[in-house]
Amino acid sequence: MGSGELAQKRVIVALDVPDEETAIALVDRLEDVTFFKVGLELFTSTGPKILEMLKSRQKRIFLDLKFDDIPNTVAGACRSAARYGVDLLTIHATCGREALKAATEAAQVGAAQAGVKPPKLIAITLLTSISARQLAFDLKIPLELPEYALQMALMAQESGLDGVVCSPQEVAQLRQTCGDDFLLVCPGVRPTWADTADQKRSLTPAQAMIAGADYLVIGRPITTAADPELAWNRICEDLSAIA
Ligand SMILES: O=C(O)c1cc(=O)[nH]c(=O)n1[C@@H]1O[C@H](COP(=O)(O)O)[C@@H](O)[C@H]1O
Repeated sequence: MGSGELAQKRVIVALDVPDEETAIALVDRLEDVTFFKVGLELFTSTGPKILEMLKSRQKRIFLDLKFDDIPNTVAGACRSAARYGVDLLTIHATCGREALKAATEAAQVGAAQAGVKPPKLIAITLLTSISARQLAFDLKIPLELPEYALQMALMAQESGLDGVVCSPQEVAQLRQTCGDDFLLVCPGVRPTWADTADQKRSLTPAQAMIAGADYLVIGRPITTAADPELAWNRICEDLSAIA
């Protein structure tokens, strides 16, 4: 595989920017990137027109709205979001089993109503900004962090979801337990030259991929770099070493 091919297939760039203009400028600079994530900041600012912009440029879309509510409400949200024809959609595993099942069914219904391919629905196991210490002392969860992430992933799998979002530090264990057909998407990935910022359970892109991630989500190391194309190319080079 040539330099860049692995990154083009399996790295999702998080467009955490405040407005459409900034997003378009980044997407047009990063012309080799094929998969973008639209999250809470950008979607709240622009609404669905940002998705049309990405589709008109033939980009794949991860719509990361991290739904977290009662079963009826998350089902409605997933039904609506699935109509946009996006590739990936997120919900928090902490919504619980009933909500996860309702969301899975609703995403299928919404996509069918709109005549589009259903999104892969993936659950957040435990945000990558939470450390083992915060899990125990702030969230008062009495399980070890890897065990907690595993339990959330298993509940998502049993509820019919397509996969989960997890930190690169848990991906090997989840791959082993959940099998090859379960999507594992890893944010909190940091090249050695980038600032970890608020991410607490990081690995490098190559380490995360070797550990079994299907997709890596990388934002600020690229989007806030003085030269985003150079940052992207450096990540492509790191990954080409393992391709
Ligand atoms: O769902 C996500 O994508 C997500 C889950 C998670 O546990 N941690 C996490 O960082 N993310 C997202 O992944 C992206 C990471 O961005 P950077 O930290 O800038 O690389 C952000 O858009 C987060 O919203």
